[in-house]
Amino acid sequence: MIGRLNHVAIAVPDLMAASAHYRDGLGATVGPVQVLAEHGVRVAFIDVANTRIELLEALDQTSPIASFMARNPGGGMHHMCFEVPDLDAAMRRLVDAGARVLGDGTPKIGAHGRPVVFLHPKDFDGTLIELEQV
Ligand SMILES: CC[C@@H](C(=O)O)C(=O)SCCNC(=O)CCNC(=O)[C@H](O)C(C)(C)COP(=O)(O)OP(=O)(O)OC[C@H]1O[C@@H](n2cnc3c(N)ncnc32)[C@H](O)[C@@H]1OP(=O)(O)O
Ligand SMILES: [Co+2]
Repeated sequence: MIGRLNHVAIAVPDLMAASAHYRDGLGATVGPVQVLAEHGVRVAFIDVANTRIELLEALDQTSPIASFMARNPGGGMHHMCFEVPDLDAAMRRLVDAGARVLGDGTPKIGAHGRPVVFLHPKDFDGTLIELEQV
């Protein structure tokens, strides 16, 4: 069911400073900042050879990552996103297996303009997993 690792997301307190760490420290090319109000974050993507890094900054205290940032003020690994060919089939299979799809259970459009859902970290060994239909 899961395909490529589409991205690894890192929640950061300061998107510009984190972007500079990757650009100046690691020689990475940082993409443009995208504000995604529906997701409560602004993001920048870094393409690497076999996946992407997604730098995430909370837009405000109502962001779904606000509590994470309160627990991890310096930032930290936030989620992994896997590609799936059929998000509806993936959700049915996961719900049938007892996993929780977060939010109202319906996909939102993610940063790449494709539908995404999130699975509860407690159902996947303490790791927040995002699925993106590709
Ligand atoms: C840019 C768009 C899109 C893309 O296209 O790539 C994105 O990536 S948007 C990214 C931001 N959006 C989301 O993360 C949506 C899904 N997340 C959520 O709904 C919430 O973050 C959450 C997972 C429900 C957690 O919310 P929180 O307010 O932190 O709830 P709790 O404080 O009750 O935490 C519950 C429990 O889960 C642990 N937790 C929280 N976040 C993570 C995490 N990232 N990784 C692992 N574990 C996490 C938290 O520590 C609590 O555990 P206990 O303390 O042991 O109960
Ligand atoms: Co993501």
